[in-house]
Amino acid sequence: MKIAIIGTGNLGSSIAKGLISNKSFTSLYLSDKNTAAVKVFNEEDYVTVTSDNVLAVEKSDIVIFALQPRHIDKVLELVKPKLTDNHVVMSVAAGVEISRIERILGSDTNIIRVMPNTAISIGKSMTCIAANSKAQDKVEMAETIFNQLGTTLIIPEELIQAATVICASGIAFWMRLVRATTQGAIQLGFEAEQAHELATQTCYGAASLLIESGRHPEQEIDRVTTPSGCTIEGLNAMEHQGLSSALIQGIVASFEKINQLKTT
Ligand SMILES: NC(=O)C1=CN([C@@H]2O[C@H](COP(=O)(O)OP(=O)(O)OC[C@H]3O[C@@H](n4cnc5c(N)ncnc54)[C@H](O)[C@@H]3O)[C@@H](O)[C@H]2O)C=CC1
Ligand SMILES: O=C(O)[C@@H]1CCC=N1
Repeated sequence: MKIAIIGTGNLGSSIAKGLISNKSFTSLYLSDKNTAAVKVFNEEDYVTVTSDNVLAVEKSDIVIFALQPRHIDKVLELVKPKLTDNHVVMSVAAGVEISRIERILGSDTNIIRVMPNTAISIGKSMTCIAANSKAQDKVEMAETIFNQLGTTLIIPEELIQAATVICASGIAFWMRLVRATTQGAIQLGFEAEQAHELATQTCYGAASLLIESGRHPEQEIDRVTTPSGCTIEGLNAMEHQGLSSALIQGIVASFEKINQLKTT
């Protein structure tokens, strides 16, 4: 597969790292107006770092646009003359609907909206995928690429905004929970480094328990909460402060914001 990534900032470079560590391409063009962050990848086999977006498109079959929503339209306009029927255009731009891309490139272009998260750099992304009518037969290929970089779910486009909040912004939400746990551990007497390890490993264990057992979180909570014990005391104190409610409200606020971005 000949892949190009246009825009190699936080997300584009994370996708590049994931692809490079899996060697899941025949050639990879990384194009950005500022290549400093990805220059190091030039040393990898079959990887070219460039500032020439048009060249990257000409040399590739799959073009992943990892640009901010305010920049994507003009880059699509720029590369449009070089796009052929064989190209598959993938966009990770949050809030940018397929119809907006179709208005620029035409509905006879293969367009796939992909919503990964930054854990793609270590092959652990939760990636949601939705395609336009033209690209329905390319979905499997997108799934194959992103399954090497984590887990994928094919969803209708109407759910991509929600998936962005839960999976992409979700990385930040979980980080904040881990950080708060670390601060709690420091207050209880651990050194910062130890506190960080305790928090991250416990978080990893909790997620792994759910993934590997398939059990519901409340079943796992029941196994930890000794009657009259310290866990239920802590959980109830957190809920009195609105822990679940704060999380749900944050998710809804994030969703409202992304729906505003869609219209701008
Ligand atoms: N950061 C994240 O966790 C996630 C981001 N997204 C979406 O991915 C997109 C990119 O986000 P980030 O990587 O965080 O942004 P970023 O700002 O870090 O990266 C964008 C890159 O595009 C480059 N760029 C701008 N104009 C260009 C042009 N004309 N030609 C070539 N390169 C150009 C910039 O130099 C920059 O390196 C956004 O649309 C965002 O909504 C989606 C999921 C997760
Ligand atoms: O915060 C944002 O708007 C982008 C989309 C999801 C993650 N980063």
